[in-house]
Amino acid sequence: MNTFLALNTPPAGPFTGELWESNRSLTDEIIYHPFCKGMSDGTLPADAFRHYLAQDLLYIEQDARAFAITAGRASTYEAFSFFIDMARDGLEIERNLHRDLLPFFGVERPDKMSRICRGYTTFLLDTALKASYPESVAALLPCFWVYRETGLKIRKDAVKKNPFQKWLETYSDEAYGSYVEQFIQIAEELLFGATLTMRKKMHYAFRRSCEFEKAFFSEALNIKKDKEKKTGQLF
Ligand SMILES: Cc1ncc(C[n+]2csc(CCO)c2C)c(N)n1
Repeated sequence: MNTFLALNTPPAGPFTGELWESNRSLTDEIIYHPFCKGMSDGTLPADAFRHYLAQDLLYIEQDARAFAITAGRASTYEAFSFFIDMARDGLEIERNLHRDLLPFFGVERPDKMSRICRGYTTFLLDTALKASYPESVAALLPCFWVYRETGLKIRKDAVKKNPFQKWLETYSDEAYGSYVEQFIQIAEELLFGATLTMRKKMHYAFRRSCEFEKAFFSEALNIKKDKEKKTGQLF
C-alpha cells in the first residue's frame, strides 16, 4: 500500500519518501500534538499561544538568516534563487501572520529566547554555517514541510470562528504549498546525489529539527501548565 497517499504534501521521490517515512511517528506526534488540536478546535489556552507566538517572533528572524546562509552555499543557481526567496518572502509570510496575531493576542517582543527556541535556532544556524550544504537543507526542511502538513490537516477539522484561523490559513495557502513542493524537490535531488554517509547526516539533521518542532509546541503548553501550578488556577 502506498502510505504516502495519506500525506497532503507528498514526497518528491523515493528519498524524501524515506525521509518522511523514517520519521513518521515523530511527524505524527507533531501533526496530532495537543497544541495543534487546540488550535484546530479553538480550545488552545491563550497563554500557551502567547508563549508560542512571542518565541516564534524571535525564531522566524533567525530561521531567515539560516536560509540566507544556506542560499550562499547552494550548489545550483535554482537552489540559490529559491533559498534567497525563502529568506525574504518566507519571512514576509511569517511577518504577515504575526502582524495580525501579535496585537490580537496582546503579544510583545520578548527579551529572551526560551530554552527550545534558543536550541532550535542555534542548531539551524550552526548547521548552516558549519555543516555541509545538504545537511543545512535537511535541517531547514521540517520548518516548511511539517508546518504545511500540520496546517492542512488541522484546518480540515477546524471549528468555524476560530481565534487561530489566520495560522491555519497561512500554512494551507496554495502559494505556500508551492514553496514546500519546490523545497522537497531540492531535498530529493540532494539526497539522490549524496553518499550513504551524507544521506545519514541529512536524516539526522531532518530528525533533529522535527524534534525541535515538537518541543516548540510542547514547551508552550507546559509553560501554561507551570503557570497553573504557580497560581493554582485551572482555567
Ligand atoms: C517553530 C516554527 N517552525 C516553523 C515555522 C514556519 N516558518 C517559519 S519561518 C518560515 C519561512 C522561512 O523564513 C516558515 C515557513 C514557524 N513559524 N515556527
